Amino acid sequence: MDAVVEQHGVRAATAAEAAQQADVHVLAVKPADVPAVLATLSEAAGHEGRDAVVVSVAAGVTTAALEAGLPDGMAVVRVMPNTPAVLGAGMSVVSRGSAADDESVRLACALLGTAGEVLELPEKQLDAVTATSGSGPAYVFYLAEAMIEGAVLQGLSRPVARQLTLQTILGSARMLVEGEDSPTVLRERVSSPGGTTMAAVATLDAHATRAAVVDAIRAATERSVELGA
Ligand SMILES: NC(=O)C1=CN([C@@H]2O[C@H](COP(=O)(O)OP(=O)(O)OC[C@H]3O[C@@H](n4cnc5c(N)ncnc54)[C@H](OP(=O)(O)O)[C@@H]3O)[C@@H](O)[C@H]2O)C=CC1
Ligand SMILES: O=C(O)[C@@H]1CCC=N1
Repeated sequence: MDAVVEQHGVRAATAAEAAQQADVHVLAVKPADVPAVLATLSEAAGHEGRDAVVVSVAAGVTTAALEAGLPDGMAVVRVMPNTPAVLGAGMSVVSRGSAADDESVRLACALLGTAGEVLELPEKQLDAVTATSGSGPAYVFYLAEAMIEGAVLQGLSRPVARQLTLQTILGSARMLVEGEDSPTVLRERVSSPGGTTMAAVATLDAHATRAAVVDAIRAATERSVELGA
């Protein structure tokens, strides 16, 4: 704990102390631990509620469930962030609870905006959001693992395979983000008729890779629904 305080210049406190003093409470515990933290927050806030905002990143825990564990009228903002936030390149989607006004949402967005992009969407879309941007970094890391493995199998050393793969993913992501062209146009531009890329993409299609990715996002969405039930 001392190391965290020293490294980040923050104050350490118990959950109960923080609950009494903070204007924004960020709930970042596992979904199963949420009820215990809500009980602590409620005790600190008193039964009339307080002028504080609860920002929850717990996957699948609905604003209705959060509100049910808090004093009436306490503003709740539910968030699905992702891990590139550690570099300021995160994607966060926020959904407001029934008592959250524009100012509470603005505060949550300002907080999350320090870690990347922020979008507000209706809560019914958060399961699909979780499956797309919440879990999404893992899909890209999975692709990176597979590309490195394939390159090593074709005779490249592991460090070279890693450098080529990572710079290729970085450069391709920048082309997608910084340019105007769709993923399809960019892919077609790499694909010379009868060339190497077409041979590779035909093999991906033969393994139903596109369908597998579509199905993976369906499975993650359904799992997010289950976690919230
Ligand atoms: N990993 C990801 O990419 C994403 C995760 N999320 C969500 O973020 C949340 C956290 O996930 P993750 O960081 O992986 O989980 P971790 O288990 O790594 O972290 C949870 C933290 O909560 C602390 N904690 C547990 N109970 C309490 C309590 N009663 N009071 C105060 N602190 C407590 C734990 O402390 P200690 O270790 O001391 O017990 C631990 O530091 C989850 O709800 C997850 O759904 C959302 C989007 C993306
Ligand atoms: O895997 C999970 O359940 C969490 C939610 C999104 C990313 N990680």
